[in-house]
Amino acid sequence: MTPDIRPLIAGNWKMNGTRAELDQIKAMAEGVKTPLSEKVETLLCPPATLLYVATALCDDSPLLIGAQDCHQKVSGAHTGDISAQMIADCFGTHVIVGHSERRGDHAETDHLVRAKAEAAHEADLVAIICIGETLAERDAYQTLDVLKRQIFNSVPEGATAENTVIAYEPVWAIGTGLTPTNSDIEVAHAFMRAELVARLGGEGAAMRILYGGSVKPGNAGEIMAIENVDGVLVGGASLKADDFLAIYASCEPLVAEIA
Ligand SMILES: O=C(CO)COP(=O)(O)O
Repeated sequence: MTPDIRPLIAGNWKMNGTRAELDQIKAMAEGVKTPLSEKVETLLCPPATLLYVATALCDDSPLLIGAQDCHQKVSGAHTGDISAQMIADCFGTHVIVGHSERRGDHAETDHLVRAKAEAAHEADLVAIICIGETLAERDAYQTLDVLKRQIFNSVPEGATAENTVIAYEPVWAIGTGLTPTNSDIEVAHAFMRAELVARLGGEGAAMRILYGGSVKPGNAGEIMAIENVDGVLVGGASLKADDFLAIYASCEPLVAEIA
């Protein structure tokens, strides 16, 4: 973790969750009501179909609700898409942009991801910009080059520590049970920190950089203890309130230094 940066524990439900799973959101909303919530921010990104009801369930909870994608335009003839304004209208506070599954399934480019992040900022949402290398890129020792390119192309000039979060998700670690070594995570996060500082100055120094990819209750504490890892973006393990809350609780011993 980075001293003075409030960590973020974020869950991404992807294309999972119906009304039957609302009890999990209720349990998370209740479970994060502990003194730790003053030091650790929590966020859940359910599918768009549950967004409005989820924000209502979290009305009196520190658990924030966000979406998993937005269109780069405010409104118009874009069948099947939702805008950042629509997310804000449902009381969502964050939106994930550029997840590797969007980049893969919908051929999203770095430049489109940047336009989506700008749309999020226009709507006063926090953009969680996902970056990360594929297995082929890793095997070709291109990880840091990919991260440099994605930060340069996908992070808007107007990004601040308040309106933007970076999520490093190695594509090969998502849903596989595989994670980079702690030392690989440390090197990647230190590199991203330096790139963000070079690009955004003090805002880059204070920006949260999350790790995502096969984070579970069993490894979250160890990963978040690594320098420049300011929280986690969790897929599969965020579907169950017990697992999400266990990951949240694993911040407890780490946040002592945070103001
Ligand atoms: O893609 C992810 C979060 O956005 C990570 O997914 P898993 O935690 O299931 O590996």
